[in-house]
Amino acid sequence: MNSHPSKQTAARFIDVQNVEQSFKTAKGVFLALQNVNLSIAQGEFVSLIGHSGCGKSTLLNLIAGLTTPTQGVLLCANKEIKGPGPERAVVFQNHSLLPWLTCYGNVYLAVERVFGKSENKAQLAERTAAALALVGLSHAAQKRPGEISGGMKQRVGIARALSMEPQVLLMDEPFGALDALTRAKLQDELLEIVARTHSTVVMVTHDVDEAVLLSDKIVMLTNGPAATIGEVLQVALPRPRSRVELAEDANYQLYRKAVIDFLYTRQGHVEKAA
Ligand SMILES: Nc1ncnc2c1ncn2[C@@H]1O[C@H](COP(=O)(O)OP(=O)(O)OP(=O)(O)O)[C@@H](O)[C@H]1O
Repeated sequence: MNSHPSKQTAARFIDVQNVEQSFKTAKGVFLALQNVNLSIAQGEFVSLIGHSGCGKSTLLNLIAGLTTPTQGVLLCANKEIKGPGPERAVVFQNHSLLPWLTCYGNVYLAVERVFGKSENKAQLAERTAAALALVGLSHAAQKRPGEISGGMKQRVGIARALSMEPQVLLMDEPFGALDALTRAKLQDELLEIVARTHSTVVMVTHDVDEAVLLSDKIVMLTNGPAATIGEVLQVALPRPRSRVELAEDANYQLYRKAVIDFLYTRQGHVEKAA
């Protein structure tokens, strides 16, 4: 057993303990998640995967502190998550940029909110430029969201999240709305960025290949209602990872098959009434 406190904190950096989430609806109480237990180590890349409506976003929102659980507790670095915080930045699928601000302005706003009290304008500008450079968007800094592609908007969203120097990056299907080629490019960029920043990442995805390519750990949720974690798969593929080389890799295929088997054999897709 490891009794070193800092190592314990690092291993259970995010700790989800016996979490239940129910919602009050017009038809009564709906139990979305129950008995969810999960620990995420510092620097780990974790994907949440499961059929539509099983509760992936609900779990991500709980970690983000956007909602509070009806039972159980969530911890980040040993502190209870009681609301959103700059140490946990969220990237949504629909990039949620302010349309009247430039790419630079959108990132600067986040930088100012987090560092505005402690740093001067030149330092804030430097942080903003560095975040845009990290996602390869320095050239588009003065463009507005309406003037750039979906993939570029998503990169601004990632730059904005990273610019806050969060300890945890929470991503809800960040590439879901993109075409396959742009998606692949952004996945590769994310791999490089995370390798550089050592961020802890929790990402919701529907995409088995995306989950295997990016993750250290794939958390598979059972179908709802009352969804829970069905299985956790450790992905021990060495890094840096190359999608081209992995396509031929026998272990990659085994991981892929394990997730597909869980999703389509053991959790055969049941469409629920809305
Ligand atoms: N605020 C809410 N009020 C009532 N029900 C909710 C609420 N939020 C989520 N739900 C229900 O909880 C379940 C889980 O929803 P959630 O959005 O977490 O699923 P998901 O796995 O992220 O789905 P998808 O992959 O389709 O985005 C669904 O049945 C959804 O209808």
